[in-house]
Amino acid sequence: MTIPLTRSALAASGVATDPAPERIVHLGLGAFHRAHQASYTDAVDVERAWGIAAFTGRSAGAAAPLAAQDGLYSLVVRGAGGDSVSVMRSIVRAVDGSTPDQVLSAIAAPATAIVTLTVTEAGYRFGGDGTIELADPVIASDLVLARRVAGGARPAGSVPVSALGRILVGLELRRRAGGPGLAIVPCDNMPSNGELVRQALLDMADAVSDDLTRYVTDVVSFVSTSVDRITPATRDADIATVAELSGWDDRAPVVTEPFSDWVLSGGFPSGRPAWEQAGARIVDDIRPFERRKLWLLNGAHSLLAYAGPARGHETVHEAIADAACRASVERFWDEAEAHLPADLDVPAYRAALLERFENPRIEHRLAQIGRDGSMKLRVRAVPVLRAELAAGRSGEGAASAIAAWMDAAALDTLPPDPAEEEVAAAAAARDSSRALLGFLDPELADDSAALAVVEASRRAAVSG
Ligand SMILES: NC(=O)c1ccc[n+]([C@@H]2O[C@H](COP(=O)([O-])OP(=O)(O)OC[C@H]3O[C@@H](n4cnc5c(N)ncnc54)[C@H](O)[C@@H]3O)[C@@H](O)[C@H]2O)c1
Ligand SMILES: O=P(O)(O)OC[C@@H](O)[C@@H](O)[C@H](O)[C@H](O)CO
Repeated sequence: MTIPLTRSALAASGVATDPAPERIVHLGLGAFHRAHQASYTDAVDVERAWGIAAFTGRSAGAAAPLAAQDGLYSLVVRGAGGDSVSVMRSIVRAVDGSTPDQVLSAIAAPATAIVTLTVTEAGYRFGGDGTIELADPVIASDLVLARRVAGGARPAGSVPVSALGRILVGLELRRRAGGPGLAIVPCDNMPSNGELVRQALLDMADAVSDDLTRYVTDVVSFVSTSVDRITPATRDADIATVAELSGWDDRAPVVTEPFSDWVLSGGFPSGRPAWEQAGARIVDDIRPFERRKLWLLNGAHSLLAYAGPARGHETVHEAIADAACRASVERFWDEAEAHLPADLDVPAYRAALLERFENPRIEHRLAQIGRDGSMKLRVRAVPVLRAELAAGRSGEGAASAIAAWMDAAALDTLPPDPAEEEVAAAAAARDSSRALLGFLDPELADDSAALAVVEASRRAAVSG
């Protein structure tokens, strides 16, 4: 017999369940936040002082099952040899982010010290150059609301649509209430994510008022992060696994791998949980860590996401077991490693990655990883190709990841992408390699060596 997971049922089993006060606001209530930041907070917050109010970014439905469980959920840590399950208590409120009055007042609340985000790379609405496009219709309409609020109007039933629009209007309300400083902590797979968000929010604030720009400059801290824990989308079978292992009828479990890493750089003006007690590292220079992770793990993931399906594979562990895919990954890694500092112990990192990719019990679907490839390849493969070309080498390993994406575009088999119309048009162009490469990096499209190596890789894939 299973028992519905709620705070009262958990309390009846002898576990302390009083919700911690809300001090963290999270935007993007997906699987990864619950496997990573919420799990770190759960592990270290013994005093139960750091509750998380978590908001969905886009899909209204995702909050409902979690809200019905008072924010509680089971985290299944799935190793190659078995599962362990525990109930996470750090999320104290789970809300559809478009609900009026909720996300804005949570950001404005003086007790809120931290805003974290996992809204996907596309969720930031950055252009190809990594800056916010103020003319983007969604951003432009969010700015209209921000200006109304800056003029003294209440947002009433209106909520900005974009994640950064929500933060901006929440900060304006906080400023008007004389609220203290806070830290904004993006946890999506982008280099210098804190710096990118800082610049974007300043550009948006400049379009609203000088007072808001000053407030963002003076009291808001932006923390860059490198985040790592392979967390596939939850499947229905995971609900049955949790019921069997723990007895809880949990409609919102998350399955993740044993490995976890979190590197942060930046200040927390109103404090933070002692995440380092669960292994997080606070560093001065995050760049080497984020490059190692984005190039080696995410770069290989993207390579497999496009080369794997072309060879009949659906998951990472299937693709990495294919000698041809694995050889492509190793070649790409050799190139990336040449541009990473030796003190990062890249050989050990690579060996551990292979083991993680090979975990047959983590069903990480290539179609999930391959989404939004036009944004992801810019930070996962293009920098390695550029670095190799600058070193006078061909960059064929990095080129193979880009070429596999181009081939999938040409076959119209790419997973969804925010720029899918532009990508499809480039793939249909007579000079498709140049057009697609130009979409990823305009300068590379004018580089004959870059174009040649990508085209050679495309031809090699076709000839088998
Ligand atoms: N899953 C992982 O293994 C993993 C590991 C490291 C980092 N991440 C980062 O976390 C992100 C989310 O991963 P996940 O597994 O939680 O995915 P998910 O699909 O479970 O959740 C995505 C969340 O982002 C929100 N979102 C999606 N598009 C949005 C948009 N355009 N604007 C605002 N919000 C939007 C959704 O509403 C949802 O709350 C990834 O894109 C990545 O940047 C994931
Ligand atoms: O989550 P995304 O969509 O940015 O990328 C897909 C995967 O590469 C990614 O989720 C990795 O599994 C993760 O970054 C591991 O820490």
